[in-house]
Amino acid sequence: MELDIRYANHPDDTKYYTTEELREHFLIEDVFVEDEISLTYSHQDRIIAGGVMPVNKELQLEGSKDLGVDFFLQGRELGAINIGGDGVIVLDGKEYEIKSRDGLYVGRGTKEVIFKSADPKNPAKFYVNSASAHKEYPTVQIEFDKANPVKLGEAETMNVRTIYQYVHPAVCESCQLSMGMTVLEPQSAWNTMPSHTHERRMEVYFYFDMGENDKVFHMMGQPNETRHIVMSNEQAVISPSWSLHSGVGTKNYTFIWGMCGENKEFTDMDHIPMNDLK
Ligand SMILES: O=C(O)C(=O)C[C@H](O)C(=O)CO
Ligand SMILES: [Zn+2]
Repeated sequence: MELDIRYANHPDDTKYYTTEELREHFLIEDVFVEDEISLTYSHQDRIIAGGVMPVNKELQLEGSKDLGVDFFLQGRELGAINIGGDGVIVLDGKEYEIKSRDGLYVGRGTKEVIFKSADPKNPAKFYVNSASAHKEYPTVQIEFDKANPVKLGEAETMNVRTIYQYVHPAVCESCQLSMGMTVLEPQSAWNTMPSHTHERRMEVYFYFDMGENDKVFHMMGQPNETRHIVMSNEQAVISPSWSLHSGVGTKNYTFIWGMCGENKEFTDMDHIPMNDLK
């Protein structure tokens, strides 16, 4: 199992990146590859983000030289949300049925993690985030209706959306991972505007539920040096702790966010006054 390694970036360097360099460092282009585990390892807080798409075979997470361990979750925890057809995750022999939009938190120490689809014609697509973990917390199945919904935004500002918190203190324990899914209503295009940073945590956004010609302009950079990355359906983007992360779509969309770092306080954000954006 090969990991796509991304090193960490300093904001003073990043402001000189070309479009191509920004994409090379921060964009995760191919999240879902049929019958593959496709993972990116970022040195920003050592998060791993990516997709697992079992179609005609089962897929198993493995340890590797990059992780320096015998099995993947020896020193890590993992969150998974299924955005495809119904699937199953088998943890040390125990099966968890993960239907579309359901999630699973998997605690450190779980040796065998196997992903399966219920129907190869409508394969499961497990989007996963993993962070290093100091302690074993219990595995928790998080069906969509168990996620904590938070409604935000106004029609006038084109940002009516519901944030479903999956891996969040209101739902389950975790060491440092937070994870959830934000669903924008039709005619809403903006997420997180006014924008924010949180130097205490890095974040990865994974955009989906988009048509072939829909795009999200994902904003990043320091508030006075903003840049954008044009995102297509089922692509993810790494946001360093110093970077704002916000997007506007040509149509409404859904995204999964995952964070790790110093704390798990979802509301611990430094909001950026609109007039400070450059
Ligand atoms: O729509 C939003 O606003 C979000 O989903 C915000 C992200 O969850 C986030 O950036 C949390 O820090
Ligand atoms: Zn954030």
